[in-house]
Amino acid sequence: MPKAKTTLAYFPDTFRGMMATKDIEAGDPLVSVPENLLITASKVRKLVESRIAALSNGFSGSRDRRWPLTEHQSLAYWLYSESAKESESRWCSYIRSIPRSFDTIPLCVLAGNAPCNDIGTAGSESSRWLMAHMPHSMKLRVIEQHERLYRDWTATNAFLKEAGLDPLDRWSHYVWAWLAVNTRCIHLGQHAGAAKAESVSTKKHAAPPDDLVESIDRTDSMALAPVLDLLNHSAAADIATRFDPITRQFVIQTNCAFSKGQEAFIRYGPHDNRFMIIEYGFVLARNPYQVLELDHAVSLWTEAAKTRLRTARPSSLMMRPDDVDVMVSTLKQYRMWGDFTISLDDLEPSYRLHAALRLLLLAEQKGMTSKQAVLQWERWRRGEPSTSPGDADIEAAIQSWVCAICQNTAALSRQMLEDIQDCTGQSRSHDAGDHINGFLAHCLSTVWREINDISERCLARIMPDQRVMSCGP
Ligand SMILES: C[S@@+](CC[C@H](N)C(=O)[O-])C[C@H]1O[C@@H](n2cnc3c(N)ncnc32)[C@H](O)[C@@H]1O
Repeated sequence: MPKAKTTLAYFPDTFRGMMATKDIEAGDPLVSVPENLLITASKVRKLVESRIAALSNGFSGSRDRRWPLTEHQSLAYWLYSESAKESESRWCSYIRSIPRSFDTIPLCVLAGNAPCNDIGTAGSESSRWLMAHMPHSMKLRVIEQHERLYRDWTATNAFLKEAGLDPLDRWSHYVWAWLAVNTRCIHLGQHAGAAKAESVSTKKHAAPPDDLVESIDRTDSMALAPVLDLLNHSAAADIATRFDPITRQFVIQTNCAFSKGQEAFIRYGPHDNRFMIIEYGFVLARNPYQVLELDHAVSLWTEAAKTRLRTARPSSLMMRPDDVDVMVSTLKQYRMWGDFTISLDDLEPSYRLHAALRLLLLAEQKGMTSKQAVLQWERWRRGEPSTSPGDADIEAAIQSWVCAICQNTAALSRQMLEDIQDCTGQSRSHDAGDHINGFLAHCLSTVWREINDISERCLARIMPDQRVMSCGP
């Protein structure tokens, strides 16, 4: 077996991670984990089924029953129950290597101390502060994540009750186990299970295990992996994973080199910093994936447009409030609704945003009904030459809309940065700031700085010669 070329170390920016103890070349294995140390859902299933069988003197019908837990649920349950008997567990040193707290992850703050299916009612001071200081898209993601967490808790408890096993009773501990799986599990791909399919089937009728069985199976796509889960993320890392059928190890191979003494990284995925905070509780100082997310701004604009048309529609305007809904439905029908962005790379509205604004602004701009606007928009989408004059007007209206939105987001991000600074800085005038992890506040500031930066740069692109005072729709 090749000798490990990495060891555990502490770094100023990334905290605990893995350091290269020798020069590592591109193509070298970085870390490998023997199959028997991978914790997978199929192993958990066999372990739990054996417990159920033991409880009912071996006459359980459980082997014929479909396993009702997802992989995430299975692994979280395993970690929850195994960590309860920490010092007696064969996995004690692994469990001790997992961080005690995940309080830089928003869900950890928002989950509260007791199970609750509505994040809005889990209203501690710090969770309210956090919700008020996250960008809208992050709020939606964390709400969705909380729903999954609560569903997993409920589904696992329903299963345990039916199986006659002890229920989950410590919410905070379950949140810890769930987040540990979320931040640390690896994706096996197809290779591992496929390589093992034969030996799994030969074990089918073996005696029930009293600990995790050695082999993984083809249904496993994720695993907890001791040691391997100590590798931190860098957007510049490049890796390949494989299951070595000879050594029966899961291997991570690096496609870039690391010098002796350097931190060795893997890449968790092409994620922006909003995603990184929600899923992993950290940000990259220079994340190459940066976009302004404008779904919420477009939705707010359509609602405002309907109100405007309802309350003060000029008699010359053919468009009615319902026409806004027709145009939104058209965009949905063409699968062109949502994912509206401006990226740092070109500071231009994405094609989806441009197309949506072209339709939404057309009717009002040109005094059309939604039907006329949709027909003209469909011609534009097909690339047909415009039959109506004034195409430049609509492009100017789009620029103007983008300009106004960038002014709003620049102002909002400045306000958020000030608030966060107030709450976490020396003056500590705000109650909630005392309870928010300082690192989480730093991560939120990074995200708001990125939003401010794209907005300001976009404004400078649209109006290079002047500080923009106001632009409009
Ligand atoms: C799979 S673990 C990696 C090992 C982890 N640092 C530890 O000490 O256990 C993933 C967690 O590591 C941290 N992490 C990973 N990459 C990081 C980075 N580039 N900067 C800061 N923290 C990072 C985050 O807390 C993340 O949730």
